[in-house]
Amino acid sequence: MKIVVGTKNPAKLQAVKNVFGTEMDIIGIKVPSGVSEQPFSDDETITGAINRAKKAVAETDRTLGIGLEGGVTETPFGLMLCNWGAVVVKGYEEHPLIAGGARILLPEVISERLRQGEELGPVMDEFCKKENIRSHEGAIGIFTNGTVNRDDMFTHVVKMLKGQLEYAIIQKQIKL
Ligand SMILES: O=P(O)(O)OP(=O)(O)OP(=O)(O)OC[C@H]1O[C@@H](n2cnc3c(O)ncnc32)[C@H](O)[C@@H]1O
Ligand SMILES: [Mg+2]
Repeated sequence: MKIVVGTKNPAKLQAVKNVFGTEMDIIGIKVPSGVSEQPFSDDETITGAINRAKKAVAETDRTLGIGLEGGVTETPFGLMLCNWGAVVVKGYEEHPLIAGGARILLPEVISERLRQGEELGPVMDEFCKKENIRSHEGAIGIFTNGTVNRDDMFTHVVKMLKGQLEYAIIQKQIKL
């Protein structure tokens, strides 16, 4: 089975390799998410993940397309990090499977800047005086003191995608 992931981000690609194994044929291609650079709700983040998965499958001859999308969502407690994943099987594009990642509240100094229209990636780099945090530990890694990094968080999401896919195959909802 050949897999295509709709990203070149190493943290996201590592998550897929962690779950499907390094011997699996996995490639990453850059695809548009079709949503804002900084998704601002669960709905928008889910849509980004599904769009990436569909696009990845449409642009290649691969059976499985995976989309992973990071965003934030407003809650009564403040702005939360949210992350979503989707898997699409060629021929079953209208039935994506989705799964969500762990969430934490962002510090208000960061949230305020996002509400003003800035993007989390560059804001994090400036805040931590580091480069390309989004491709490494991610905001979730910084604010959990390295306990759960971005690849760990997405690994859990991809595990749930794989499990749901297996269930759909067992139930004969999807034939590979
Ligand atoms: O190359 P792609 O796949 O687009 O990967 P990305 O790192 O840009 O990730 P997303 O587009 O999924 O994330 C949407 C925005 O949120 C930022 N972001 C999301 N999660 C983050 C994290 O954990 N740490 C830093 N920035 C993050 C990211 O830089 C984008 O501005
Ligand atoms: Mg992006």
